[in-house]
Amino acid sequence: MTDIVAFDNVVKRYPGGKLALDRVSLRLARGEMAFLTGHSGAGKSTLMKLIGLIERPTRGRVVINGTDLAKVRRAHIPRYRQRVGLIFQNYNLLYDRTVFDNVALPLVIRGIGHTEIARRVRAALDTVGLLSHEKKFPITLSGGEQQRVGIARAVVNRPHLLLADEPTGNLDPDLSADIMRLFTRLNETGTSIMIATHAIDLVEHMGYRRIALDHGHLEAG
Ligand SMILES: Nc1ncnc2c1ncn2[C@@H]1O[C@H](COP(=O)(O)OP(=O)(O)OP(=O)(O)O)[C@@H](O)[C@H]1O
Repeated sequence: MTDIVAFDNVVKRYPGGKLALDRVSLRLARGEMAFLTGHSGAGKSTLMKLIGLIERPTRGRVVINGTDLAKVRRAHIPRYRQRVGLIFQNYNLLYDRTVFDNVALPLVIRGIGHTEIARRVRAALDTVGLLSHEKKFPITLSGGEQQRVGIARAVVNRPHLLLADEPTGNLDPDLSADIMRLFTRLNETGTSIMIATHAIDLVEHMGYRRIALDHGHLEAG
């Protein structure tokens, strides 16, 4: 079992009839990092939402880390999501909580003890270079730093797979490059990563696989 992501002939048609993904078959190997590209509306977010169990496919099979997602019942979705780290364009932070508390949240939800939480949160903040910011509130941080908090929160549960949907969409080119370098480092320590992005110029020289969608179809290559 080497693939972390396996799509077989996946079709997603939204209520109302919009065909967002049309017979998509793809694999992401364990430990691989790949970029998901395509025009606005190509289906990138839909593909990510199927992996995150935010949406279900109309047809076809999605297998993540050996689990056929059709077999994951609604009550078990939170547990499934603990091993898939989700990162968003708008960071989705809680602005009335400190950096530490934002990163701790997934562990608090799991009922992990205070000492272990403190250890893991600090390790995650260290990974993203924000250890000295733990007591600050997100609003006092730059956009790039806020996204690092989002990434720390996504990795604190030690996920098998990180999914990032337009993680640099709100950042200038320098900060975007920093965030991409951070993903590269996380990948080098063994995390499988899929990043949806419009920023083709930023990623094309990085040497990673590009998975291209066009109107819900996977492009060859
Ligand atoms: N909940 C929904 N209900 C109906 N149609 C939807 C829904 N979500 C997405 N769509 C449609 O499905 C298609 C694919 O959307 P999706 O968000 O996956 O594209 P995308 O490649 O992520 O686009 P962007 O780069 O703009 O985020 C689009 O035509 C979109 O309008």
